[in-house]
Amino acid sequence: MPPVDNRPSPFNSTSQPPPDNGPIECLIICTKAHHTELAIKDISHRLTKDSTICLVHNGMGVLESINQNVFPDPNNRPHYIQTVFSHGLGRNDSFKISHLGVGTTILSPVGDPSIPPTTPEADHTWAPSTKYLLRLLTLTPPLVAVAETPAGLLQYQLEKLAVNCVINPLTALSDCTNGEILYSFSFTRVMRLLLFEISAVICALPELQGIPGIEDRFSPERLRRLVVNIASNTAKNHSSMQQDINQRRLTEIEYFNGWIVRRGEELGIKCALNYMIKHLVAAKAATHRSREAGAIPLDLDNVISTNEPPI
Ligand SMILES: NC(=O)C1=CN([C@@H]2O[C@H](COP(=O)(O)OP(=O)(O)OC[C@H]3O[C@@H](n4cnc5c(N)ncnc54)[C@H](OP(=O)(O)O)[C@@H]3O)[C@@H](O)[C@H]2O)C=CC1
Ligand SMILES: CC(C)(CO)C(=O)C(=O)O
Repeated sequence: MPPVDNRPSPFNSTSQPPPDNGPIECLIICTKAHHTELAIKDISHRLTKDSTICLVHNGMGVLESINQNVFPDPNNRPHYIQTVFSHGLGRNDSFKISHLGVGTTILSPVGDPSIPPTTPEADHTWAPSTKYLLRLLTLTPPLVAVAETPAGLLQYQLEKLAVNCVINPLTALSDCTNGEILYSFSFTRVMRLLLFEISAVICALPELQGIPGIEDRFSPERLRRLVVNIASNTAKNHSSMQQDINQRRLTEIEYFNGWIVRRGEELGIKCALNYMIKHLVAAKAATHRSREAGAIPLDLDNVISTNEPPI
């Protein structure tokens, strides 16, 4: 039986649950990257500088937009925990989720942005809600959760980003499974060229400077091996982007290749291939939209125009 956490909550506990408009102490947000800001904005009046938000999404750049657009005042911002989540989940129905593949949950509280992530943060600087949520998640066996330093988490996030920047758009554009991108010379060429740009941007990121071994960990060859391993281990799966395109949902491309392009621009590194891939995915989504809009039978030739006022 999993261990039961009998420790009292660090917060004022009452026998009544807090009202629906009361302050939220701990919040876990597991929406797509492009929905996260809006999901938080909707309940931002209930979040205080004592709250902790745990963000579970793929891609990069979400936290920065939440800070800029939802909590612009650094003195009144909630605390955050960021994650890299590698379990496989599938939705059967509303509120019915299947655990399809066991992975891990790597967690790290987000440090003060003025302190480089390479500086270890002392545990006592974490807010009570952050400590509580971190302890709760790491003591939940099915999550296989481990806590990392901000610098450690950032490196796992960037590895996952590199994987998502290759597998997701290639499978979405070619409408194939993750494994199918492994057995074609053409896919291999595209993969290598994308990874050259991705590696150059990651290795130049100011937030990674000073961490030993970055050039090796994020070399194009190491990233390629990472992509190939994950594509083989999930060979029969359809990537989330392939599913999003086919189900006519917004994709996370802006937070994958889009982020690489934007950070590359800041660093003076041109990422023409990632730019192209991002636009090919957007174009595929736009083609679906216009085809389906065109499929609505509107016979404009036979529309009779009258000067009569509308009834
Ligand atoms: N699924 C997986 O196996 C994995 C997913 N991830 C990442 O996790 C993130 C979430 O993925 P996934 O769970 O698959 O995504 P889904 O789209 O399946 O689920 C997202 C959920 O967010 C809800 N939502 C959307 N907008 C809002 C809002 N404004 N307020 C409240 N709730 C909202 C949706 O509600 P509704 O049902 O009403 O639409 C839905 O239940 C993504 O970044 C994904 O890449 C990472 C690793 C594995
Ligand atoms: C790792 C991968 C590519 C697995 O499908 C994924 O994270 C996704 O589909 O978004």
